[in-house]
Amino acid sequence: MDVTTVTHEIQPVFDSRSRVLLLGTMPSPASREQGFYYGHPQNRFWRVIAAIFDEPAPRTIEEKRDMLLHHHVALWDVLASCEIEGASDASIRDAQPNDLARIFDAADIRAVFATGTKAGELYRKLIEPTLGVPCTTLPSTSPANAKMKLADLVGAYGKALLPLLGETEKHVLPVADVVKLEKEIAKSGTSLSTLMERAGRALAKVAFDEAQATASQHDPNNAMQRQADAISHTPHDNQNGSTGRTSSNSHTAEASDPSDENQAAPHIAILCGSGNNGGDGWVAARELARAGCAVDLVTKRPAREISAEPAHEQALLTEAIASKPANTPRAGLHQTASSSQTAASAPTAPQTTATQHAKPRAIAIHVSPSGDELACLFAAADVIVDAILGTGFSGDSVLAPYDAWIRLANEQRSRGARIVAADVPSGLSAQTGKAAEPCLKAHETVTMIASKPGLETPYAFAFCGTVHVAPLAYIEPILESWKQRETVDNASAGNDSLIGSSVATDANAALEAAGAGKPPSLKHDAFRRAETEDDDGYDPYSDRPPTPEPLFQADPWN
Ligand SMILES: NC(=O)C1=CN([C@@H]2O[C@H](COP(=O)(O)OP(=O)(O)OC[C@H]3O[C@@H](n4cnc5c(N)ncnc54)[C@H](O)[C@@H]3O)[C@@H](O)[C@H]2O)[C@@H](O)CC1
Ligand SMILES: [K+]
Repeated sequence: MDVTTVTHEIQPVFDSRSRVLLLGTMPSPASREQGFYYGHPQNRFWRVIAAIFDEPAPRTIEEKRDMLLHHHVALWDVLASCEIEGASDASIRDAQPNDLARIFDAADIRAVFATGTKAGELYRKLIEPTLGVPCTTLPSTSPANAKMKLADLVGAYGKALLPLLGETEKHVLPVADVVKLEKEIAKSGTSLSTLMERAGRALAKVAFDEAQATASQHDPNNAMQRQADAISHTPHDNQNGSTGRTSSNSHTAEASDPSDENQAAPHIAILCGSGNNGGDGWVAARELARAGCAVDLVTKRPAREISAEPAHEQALLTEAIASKPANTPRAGLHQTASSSQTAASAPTAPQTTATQHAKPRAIAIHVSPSGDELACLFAAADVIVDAILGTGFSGDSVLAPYDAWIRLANEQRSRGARIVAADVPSGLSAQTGKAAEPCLKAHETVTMIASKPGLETPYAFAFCGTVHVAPLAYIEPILESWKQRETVDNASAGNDSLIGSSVATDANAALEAAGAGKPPSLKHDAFRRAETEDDDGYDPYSDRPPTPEPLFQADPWN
């Protein structure tokens, strides 16, 4: 192979919030062509990073960058230039290091990791003597290190990185601010439709994990274990192509073979409203079908009659790959055929009855099914996904037909079905936490962009179950700019009070709780006592010992 002189031309990923730095040697030809790190489809780097944060694998460069920044991981390479044969690290000659000072100057980097032996060696030789910061070598995610399994890589990276990164900042934002954020993200180039795709993928991942957990309770050797990789880690979206059951993706070496007849495919019923919450469900249907699930999608209206955008656009995409038309609820089949028989393969002919042994489609769409039909679908479902109503819901009661859908889903829950809600359980006000009649009771809620006040009330758990925040985009810089703008506005208006607190981050919530009367500084100073704070004479931060409290009150009669 020819020796080429390569100069590093991809910008490092970092900002002031970065806490660990990952370094490779030099982008491979595939990465250079793509213009971003670890671009070779067989390289497991992005799957490993997504798995340690329990998020769907990022697909675009923007998603990859956002995921790293959101979790405070900086990424670059040891070398600025070198001579190299193809992607062979062993052939590297005349290596010139990158100047890491620009990252260390900007961020409080707590540890440096090399993503392979050669990167570690080069770092120790070319960078450590001047920088003085040691580096730990992690196993390579490259296909050349095929002997290392994905699970072992995830274990090694998780053990190294997670203790240093800690929790990401949790934001609880009013619904109006989330809408404002969506618009700002869209203005900066990520369309609302793309955000919805990310929302649907995050929803699908949690639903799939739920189904997998349920199945493994029944059968620890279930083939679904292997299918998990398909939903978490498939790198390319195949919107216009076929569903996962018919397209085996060459990039998911460790994914299941969707044509394996012995696999017990999970059954997922997805309830979609006609607003954008429903749009998350339409996207999730594609993702779940691609991962080998048998999906029954329930909607009040066919895709063409949905007016909310981007839900309409996403529904049309899903409809284009779904089976047509679903005359008989698939669940009807499950009363006579075992789920493993029916769910393992993808059909081409329309299905009518169980006795014809027609194979099920990946996605069956049911428009306004009757109560009996819905009960039948639910009876076959391992997981029910609630994408009926989200932040756009209002009122004290849920109107038909959604009220009946919610009641039936809650009944099925009491028979053992698991329920995953998109953004907020249908019937719960995302803003106030008030539950309408009826209100869906989820085991898991995947809330988009940030948590909302209604999900944080003391009794919200009864409806939300475990809340997962799907970030969808890196929002920290936007929130920071809002805070700065508000500080400037307050200062110019001579307003001495706290920021209007549309952004309820932990830090300013703590300030609010302390009743601070000064304009907030962007950095919360834990040692500064608020002037208005009650003072009972003892300052816990002072060196003065407290006056001991009497063990008993003096007897007033004595
Ligand atoms: N706008 C976007 O780009 C994104 C939106 N997302 C999703 O979009 C949702 C918000 O979407 P929308 O603003 O369209 O609102 P929703 O889809 O939450 O609700 C609107 C729908 O609910 C119906 N509705 C309202 N009150 C009702 C009641 N009492 N009984 C029965 N039906 C009622 C309305 O008729 C309308 O069809 C979020 O919760 C989130 O799931 C996410 O996908 C992220 C991206
Ligand atoms: K919902």
